[in-house]
Amino acid sequence: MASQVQRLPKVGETIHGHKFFIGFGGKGANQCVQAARMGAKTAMVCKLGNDFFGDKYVQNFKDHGISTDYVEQTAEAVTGAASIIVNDAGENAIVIVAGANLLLGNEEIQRAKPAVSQAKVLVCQLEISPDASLKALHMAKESYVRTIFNPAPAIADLHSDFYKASDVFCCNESEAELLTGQTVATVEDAGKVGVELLGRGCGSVIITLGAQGCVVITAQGSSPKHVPTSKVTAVDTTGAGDSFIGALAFYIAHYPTMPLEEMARRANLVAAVSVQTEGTQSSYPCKKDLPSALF
Ligand SMILES: Nc1ncnc2c1ncn2[C@@H]1O[C@H](COP(=O)(O)OP(=O)(O)OP(=O)(O)O)[C@@H](O)[C@H]1O
Repeated sequence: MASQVQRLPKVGETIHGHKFFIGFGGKGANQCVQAARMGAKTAMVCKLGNDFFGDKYVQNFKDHGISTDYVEQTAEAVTGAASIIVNDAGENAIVIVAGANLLLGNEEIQRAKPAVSQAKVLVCQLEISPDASLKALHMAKESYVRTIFNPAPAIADLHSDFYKASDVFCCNESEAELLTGQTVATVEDAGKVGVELLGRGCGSVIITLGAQGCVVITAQGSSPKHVPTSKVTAVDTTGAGDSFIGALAFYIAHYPTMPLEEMARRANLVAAVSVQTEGTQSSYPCKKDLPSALF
């Protein structure tokens, strides 16, 4: 829930805003919606509150043709929500209440085994408990399902098993910095930290770099490849990373033998479309909005 204001309120102060917007978000859901819009058959594994927002979210998944067989609702917590205040200078103050997300545990992941073990690809993030994400990644690996892990929001002491369970470890610059303790200011820096992350046991690493596209590192000893993107006028980059990952999941599912660099090139172009319109999920392109050369 985002309010636009001239300036951020001080403690105890009430001020008038000039714009208010409610949109669906959450990294996992965003990624799932982008993959579904490109034509992937998708299922979401998550927990929502038994409340107004939870009901609306179930409907949003259904509207996108996303299976809700493993979307559970609980009376014990609220649906995860973010209250966002943005001032006219573009600065923000955000409160996230994870709510029901934190009640998604190993039991729920176990119930989702039929979907996880038969998928072409599993995508996990860190907006639920890390244990639950790691269990799902291990479950996928046991069934030879390819995995994309997006360590976001990043935690400095990420368990080493996450690297080993990731076929594609995909993060942005600031997450790469937090995980390695190294500065990522240039494409070269991204290549260096990518090599370090690869050395921790991932199958491959992608570091997204906003308007500069991304860097892909596929195997020990091979040099990092910079994959630039097209130059566009960005209006709102919120959720661009999730658009990229959703598109990447689509390509892994539909073109499993395509080189990762080519998938990243195409995912760059999908995410570049998403930054040209306001909003998060509402800015994600559908297959019909994209050039046929991307399919
Ligand atoms: N200004 C831009 N112009 C073109 N493409 C962009 C731009 N910003 C982002 N992208 C595309 O989106 C991808 C992800 O962007 P970025 O690295 O900023 O992710 P992020 O920081 O995780 O984003 P967010 O947190 O806003 O979702 C980039 O790799 C690129 O393909």
